[in-house]
Amino acid sequence: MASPFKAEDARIPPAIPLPTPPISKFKIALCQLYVTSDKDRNVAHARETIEEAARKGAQLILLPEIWNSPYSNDSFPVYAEEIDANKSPSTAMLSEVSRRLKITIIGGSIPERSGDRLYNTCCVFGTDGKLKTKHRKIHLFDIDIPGQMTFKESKTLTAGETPTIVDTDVGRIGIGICYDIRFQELATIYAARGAHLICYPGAFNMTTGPLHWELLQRARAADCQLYVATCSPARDSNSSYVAWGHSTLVGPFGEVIATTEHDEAIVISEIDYSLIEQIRTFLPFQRQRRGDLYQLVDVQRLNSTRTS
Ligand SMILES: NC(=O)CCC(=O)C(=O)O
Repeated sequence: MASPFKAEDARIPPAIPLPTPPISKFKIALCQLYVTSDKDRNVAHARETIEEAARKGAQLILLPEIWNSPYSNDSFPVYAEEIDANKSPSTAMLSEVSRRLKITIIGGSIPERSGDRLYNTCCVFGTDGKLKTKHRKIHLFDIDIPGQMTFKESKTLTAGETPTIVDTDVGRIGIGICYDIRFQELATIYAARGAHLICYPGAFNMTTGPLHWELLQRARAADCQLYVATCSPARDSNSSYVAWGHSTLVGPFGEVIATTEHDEAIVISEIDYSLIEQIRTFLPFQRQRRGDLYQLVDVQRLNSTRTS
């Protein structure tokens, strides 16, 4: 039987050549924050940590998943903030500090209230302090490993509907939140749209973390030949959800560049985007896909092409 795909479709979604980033080498900081039940303290502490990271030379800051609130379905509605209505003390702080220090912030995530819905949302601020975009976690963390780990984000949260990729002063960045990292199609689409880096604020747990956290980051980076950065809350063994920690930066060859254990830490490391082109030249599998046999369709791009 003839293949339904034509050979000329071999790179669907069509790969966008890697855009030239405004800056090729810079420092990223992964702020692995200890999170408490005191929101004001969490916001003040995040501000101080960002300031410290910037003093150490970081131009891009990544915060953890749910850094202003405990990670629990009981807490999400209580700590949620309305981002669009400018009623969010957490994002007001991120905006102020990114503008004052002229840094880019991938603001981890916070519970977002929008009408009668709650989302797990990452806000991205540019060096001018403006909200560049926000990513609502697309894949909610619903898991049941009896006797070990049961969590159902969908009890309180609504899933986001769109992949998020954003041009910043430190390159083109795709965003996913924690469980989003398990879906390689999302990362593949970001790579096809020219991402240099994918940032995943995340809070893996003591059951899946040891086996899967680093494995998934390295897999996404090696598959897509780009940088992957993750940032977790620090571990609090007394909380109802115990985070794995281990915020990590992985390079485009799938190598761990910098990481930490589970305590509070600022991981600062250099990113050099020229390595992406180098790795892709040495190992050009992006151009060797057999799109005549299989393909991934980027529905969003397909629709925008059809309507434009
Ligand atoms: N907060 C999350 O999405 C946790 C994801 C996780 O732990 C996993 O194993 O996946």
